[in-house]
Amino acid sequence: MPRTLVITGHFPPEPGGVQTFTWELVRRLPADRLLVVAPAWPGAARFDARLDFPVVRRHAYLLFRGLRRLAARHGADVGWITAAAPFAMYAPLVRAAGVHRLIGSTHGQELGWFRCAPTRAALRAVAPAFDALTFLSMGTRGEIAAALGDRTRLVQLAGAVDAVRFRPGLDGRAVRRRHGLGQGPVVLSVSRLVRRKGHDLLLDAWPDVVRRHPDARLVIVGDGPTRSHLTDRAARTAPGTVTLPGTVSAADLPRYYAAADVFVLPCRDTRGGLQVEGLGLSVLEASAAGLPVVVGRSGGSPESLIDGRTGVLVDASRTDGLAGVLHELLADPGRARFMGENGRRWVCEKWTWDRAAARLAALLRGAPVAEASPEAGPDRRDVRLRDAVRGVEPAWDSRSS
Ligand SMILES: Nc1nc2c(ncn2[C@@H]2O[C@H](COP(=O)(O)OP(=O)(O)O[C@H]3O[C@H](CO)[C@@H](O)[C@H](O)[C@@H]3O)[C@@H](O)[C@H]2O)c(=O)[nH]1
Repeated sequence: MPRTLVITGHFPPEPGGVQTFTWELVRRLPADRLLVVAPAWPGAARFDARLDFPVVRRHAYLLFRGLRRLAARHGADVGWITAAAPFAMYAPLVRAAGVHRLIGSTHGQELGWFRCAPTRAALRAVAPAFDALTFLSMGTRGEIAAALGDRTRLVQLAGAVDAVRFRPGLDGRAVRRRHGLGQGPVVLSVSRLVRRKGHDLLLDAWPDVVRRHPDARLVIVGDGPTRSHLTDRAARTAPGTVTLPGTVSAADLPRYYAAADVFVLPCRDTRGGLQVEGLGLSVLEASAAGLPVVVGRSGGSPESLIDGRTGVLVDASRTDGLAGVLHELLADPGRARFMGENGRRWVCEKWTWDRAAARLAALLRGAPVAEASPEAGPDRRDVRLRDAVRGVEPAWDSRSS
């Protein structure tokens, strides 16, 4: 097994999609050969102390400080840069430190980089330093391939979901009580609160849903720059029917899904297409929990569901359409249940972290890997989670428990 250096701008205990992606894959790599360089974050020391591999913490944009020395001391021969925008810029430095095989991953933000001339040129310039760049979804692949041509190899490395942690049948009553949600239907969204996730559109649509379902409640879990704006907007447009609890602990998160009847991620492209969804891990979590999902079209988001079977794909900027789809699912619990059951079955078969980790491990070894992830079907390969990290939760600081 090669000695592996992982450079990431996104690592627990900070919550977020690239953080989840990095964590679930890193914890499946052999620990005695692993060094992670990650940003400082409140509570990180306590989190790192429970891991069986070292994590070196730096200021987010100063991850490169001492990188060459660290890589040399670790004797790293392979490297993984977990988010190409902006950390692909470190690739030449990592190569110079003696890393002879380097993999980079892209998510959603790289599409914005490719759509803007200077950052596109920068990514094109460093692309040959990678043996392979991974993409999340076929929805993001086209633009990445068009921008990079044959400057590096492109291979799919999609996210996945922990279908044991997120599963049907958990008890959501404590969450309902905590937030005074009552007995009516609950619509849930979980995400970092940034504009492209579209919660402003959801709040525009919501009064129409409440008009038809007066006991319905909307819960928007997560934190971010738009939270206070959303809180004000909710108080104005649909007072008493919307809860924004902020960040919830990793331990508590599955119970929020359990408290809900429908999940929604109303994402859309923003900033003239510079901000795009890569896939949508929270959508997979909701399906794993057995919820029907309503998803806005943006980048790779259509691949996070089977439209009509596990949920409904919408143009979230058409708020009347969004309200109509939410209303239909709340009005027809049989259809909602059918979609939730299909979604659970689908993610259990297709979206496994073990399968994704096996692909990453093969890429790092230089073993042959097909460009696209295999289609659905139970995965027989078994990259086991090490016991030492099995019980470690990515984020525990909870303002809601
Ligand atoms: N515990 C906890 N987890 C949270 C919270 N808020 C968000 N999360 C977690 O953060 C993740 C959000 O991931 P995504 O829905 O995928 O969104 P993202 O942060 O924009 O992620 C980006 O990278 C992903 C991975 O490649 C992409 O799937 C996604 O589309 C996007 O490009 C999910 O695992 C979700 O459970 C919170 O308050 N508490």
